[in-house]
Amino acid sequence: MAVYTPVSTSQAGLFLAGYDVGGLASIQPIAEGVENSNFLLNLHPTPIRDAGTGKEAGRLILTLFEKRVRTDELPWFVGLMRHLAQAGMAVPAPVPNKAGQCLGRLQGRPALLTRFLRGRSLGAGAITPQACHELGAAMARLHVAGQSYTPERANALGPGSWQGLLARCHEMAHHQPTGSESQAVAALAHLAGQALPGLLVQWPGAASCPRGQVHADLFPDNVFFTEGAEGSSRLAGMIDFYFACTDLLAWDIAIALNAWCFDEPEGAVSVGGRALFNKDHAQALLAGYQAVRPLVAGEVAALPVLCQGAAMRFLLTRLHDWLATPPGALVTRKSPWVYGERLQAFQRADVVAVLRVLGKRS
Ligand SMILES: Nc1ncnc2c1ncn2[C@@H]1O[C@H](COP(=O)(O)OP(=O)(O)O)[C@@H](O)[C@H]1O
Ligand SMILES: N[C@@H](CCOP(=O)(O)O)C(=O)O
Repeated sequence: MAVYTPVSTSQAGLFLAGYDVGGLASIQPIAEGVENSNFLLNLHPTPIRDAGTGKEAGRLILTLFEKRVRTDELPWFVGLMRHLAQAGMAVPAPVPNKAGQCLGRLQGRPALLTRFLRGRSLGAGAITPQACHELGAAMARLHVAGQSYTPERANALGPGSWQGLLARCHEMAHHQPTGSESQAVAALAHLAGQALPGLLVQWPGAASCPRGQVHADLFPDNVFFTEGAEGSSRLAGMIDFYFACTDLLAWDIAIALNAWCFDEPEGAVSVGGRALFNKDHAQALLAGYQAVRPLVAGEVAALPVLCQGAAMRFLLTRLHDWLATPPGALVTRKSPWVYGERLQAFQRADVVAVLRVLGKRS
């Protein structure tokens, strides 16, 4: 699911009349995603041209922003996507209305039209080293292009937020009925609580790791691929910039090493397993990245701590959402335990050693 606010064909048609994009042929709600309401708009008869390919772009994405994204921060996100699109990156380019404004209102919500990106995200089991290499290179290009976008947005889910998130998890866990799930929740919260102080002490600063604009949620579901020659996957686009912020560039790498470089199925709910770090994926991801932007020594040294921190971030937000979302809700809850295991994996000496070696290789 993610359509929290319905939009009828006539409402969308009226909204589109304010844009120079042609008329509305049809509107389809998009089931994927969790944060906002998204719709695919099919246009006729004079579709706008795609900036990258020059081909007719007969489809647009309409996003209505729900509670999680702060309205006063929307111009920052829109500005970043515009900036990256103008730099030639395959990201959802915001479409301005006839008055030159990108942000409008529909159904009482802030609304944005963006260009449709072709391709599909890679499902579990379909991630290859070659896809990781492409991801690394595209991420580095994003970081380089982002350097000339100067407004800043703080990372609301960085280390400064973790203590508070964990406290809220403890508070909610306190009201859970006792049972095997509450034991698993307590074990995970304990693991996070043990790792947190050390992580905060070791956290690197901008003196050793360059800062800039980061996507901060480059998970496989936010990266589109098309099929290239001989069945290979070519990266076709990156979406969902609503966690983007200004932070250490290597934060994005650490998130991707968590999200793309383990062999467990992402949805698994497991406690006490041993996460299987995929060295080939990590090597390809880092090589792809460094082909565009080589890491500095401070980043290589900080990679294990940053990877533990990224695991902590997703452990905590998922645990928070797990406890806050009733089991019967329409949104599928994501497993926080997977990230407990990944946090432990990035604490292991063998994985730390591999990261140090891979980080140095350009
Ligand atoms: N620019 C785009 N081009 C093509 N599909 C898109 C685009 N933006 C969003 N989508 C579709 O909408 C879905 C949800 O988008 P996403 O930004 O991840 O939503 P949310 O912010 O709610 O998590 C994606 O999985 C994709 O199918
Ligand atoms: N990637 C995050 C959740 C954010 O969901 P998205 O649909 O907005 O990408 C996670 O996996 O926990």
